[in-house]
Amino acid sequence: MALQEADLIPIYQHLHQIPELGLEEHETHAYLLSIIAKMPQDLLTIKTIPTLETAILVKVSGKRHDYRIGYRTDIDGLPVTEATGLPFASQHPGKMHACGHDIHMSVALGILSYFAENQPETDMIFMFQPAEENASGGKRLYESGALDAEWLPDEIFAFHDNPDLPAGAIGCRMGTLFAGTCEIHAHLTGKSGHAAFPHNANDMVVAGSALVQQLQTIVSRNVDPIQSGVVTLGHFTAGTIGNVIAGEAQIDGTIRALTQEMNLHIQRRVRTIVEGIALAYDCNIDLDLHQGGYYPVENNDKITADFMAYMKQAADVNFIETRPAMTGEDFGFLIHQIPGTMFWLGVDSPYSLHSEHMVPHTSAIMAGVNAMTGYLTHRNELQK
Ligand SMILES: CC(=O)N[C@@H](CCC[C@H](N)C(=O)O)C(=O)O
Repeated sequence: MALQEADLIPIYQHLHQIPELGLEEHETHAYLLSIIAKMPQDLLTIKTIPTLETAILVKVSGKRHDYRIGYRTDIDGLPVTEATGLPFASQHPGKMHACGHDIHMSVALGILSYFAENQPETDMIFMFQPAEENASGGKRLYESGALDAEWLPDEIFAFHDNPDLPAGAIGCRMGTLFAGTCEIHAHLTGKSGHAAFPHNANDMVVAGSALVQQLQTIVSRNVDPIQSGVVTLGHFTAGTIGNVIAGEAQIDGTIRALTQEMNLHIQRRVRTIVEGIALAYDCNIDLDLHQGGYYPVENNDKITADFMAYMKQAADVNFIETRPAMTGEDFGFLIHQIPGTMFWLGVDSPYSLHSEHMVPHTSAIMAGVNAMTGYLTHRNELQK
């Protein structure tokens, strides 16, 4: 029988205990393979990727082979020290599934196990993808070439869990669901010196502070207020002690925007401001702007209209139309290549994604499996 709640909750709890960072998900990879190996194998073909060791692709053989429906889950955790107090808390110190990818994987296994027993009309491709958080795993998967002629989906689906929605609710919208992001890394180098002789030094605390202040004018002064953008600088370190003028500073942050055009516009403003600060404070600034695969997640109109219409009429689905969010997702890269829909699955937690306290409600798992086996069956039927 396909995996049920009584199977999926222990699977989720085990995955929760073994979080691993992007591209290091070896234990997770082995565990996922062990669960997939227990499913009926007649319809399944498993493909691993030598250049992306922790990824797994599983093809479910449909009645026809001229169309492929893709379903993607991410599998990585975060460098967060868990503070939930759960009996099945992370056993990997300093690492946690604080973004709920353990929920994503459990739902994917539930859906896969259903189709392993209920042959779909068309082929289906399940993607267990590493490194969503930091290393553009979706882009790496696509560029690995593993999604070749026999494995490239014609359409693609994925979800992210959402602590703000009721457990099990499905949230979605037409158009852009998530922002495109771009990491900012700036290393400032000046001349350190004695606190008593500022005229002989070149202070990177002052230059760095000016840089932070100026970067924080981009959204208020350079972004059309009818549109939107985010510049967050979450990390700023400089210097060593109060009576030594700092010769170096490091500032890291992230840009968020709902269109690629706006993201590029903000990137250009960051570059210009950095050049200006380097000139004004007579220092060197190494700037690295890194977008990778974190394009805006732009839902395909036709597929998403069908998805939302289905979810609105499904008797056992609590569907909520949502607003765009400034979270990022490397599914943005995949959906840029392959038309599809990304949606939210509510997990009802008072703590946000990435919080060390975040505990998703596990009733969401079976609700997600049921909603998506129903929808993907409908999607398959459309291909008849
Ligand atoms: C869902 C989620 O939280 N995704 C991450 C994606 C990270 C993007 C990239 N590393 C960056 O920081 O710009 C997020 O932080 O939104």
